[in-house]
Amino acid sequence: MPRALSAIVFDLDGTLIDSVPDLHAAGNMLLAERGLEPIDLPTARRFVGDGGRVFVRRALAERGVTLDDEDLTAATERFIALYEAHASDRTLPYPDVPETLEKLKAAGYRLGICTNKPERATHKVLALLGLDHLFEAIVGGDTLPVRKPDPEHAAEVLRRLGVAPEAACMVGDNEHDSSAGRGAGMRFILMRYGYARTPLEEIPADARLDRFRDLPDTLASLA
Ligand SMILES: O=C(O)COP(=O)(O)O
Ligand SMILES: [Mg+2]
Repeated sequence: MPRALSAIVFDLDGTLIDSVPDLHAAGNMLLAERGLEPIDLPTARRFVGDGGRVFVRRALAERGVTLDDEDLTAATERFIALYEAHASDRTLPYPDVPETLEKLKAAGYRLGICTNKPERATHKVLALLGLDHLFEAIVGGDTLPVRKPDPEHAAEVLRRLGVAPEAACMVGDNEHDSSAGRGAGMRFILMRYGYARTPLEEIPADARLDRFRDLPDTLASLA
């Protein structure tokens, strides 16, 4: 008999919050500062999931600009500053997310975050949306030398929660979440409404959901 689940490790962008409108706006502010034309929202959406540096590299490449490492670091720092100043202007939790997280916490689950968004911006957006009190461990894309899809990123969240992988489930929206969570020994639930770039049916998952409010029942069925 598998142990009952006692912890849930969540991805952030595309899973708990729809953050693309603010990432898109900050990206376009950066492009405008460099005299470049804006990118559209669906394009920006495809660029999310690998952290700020990769988002900036992809956005600049879309406008024909390639930077060396040092210049890309500077551009990324500028992008993150622009993003942090407007992190919740247009960002909202997906439907039923706050209520469902409260319900899961009240049911005794320990909750953690494993995101490729930089750690400071992660704390900021969670605080602005009133969700920060729910999580006992938050590991960002720049917290460790590695990040998703590396399973070590997810394993670090489990260590901080003090929970074994067999007693935990990762919940995310893309292939990196599946690789990191399953690689760390957790089960994985795919949220189908997010920002995955690969076909959803090709992402290994123990369950696939369209609505966040179905999570408690699904977790109970996996336990
Ligand atoms: O790419 C990012 O900035 C973060 O994406 P994630 O929260 O889905 O890991
Ligand atoms: Mg995501």
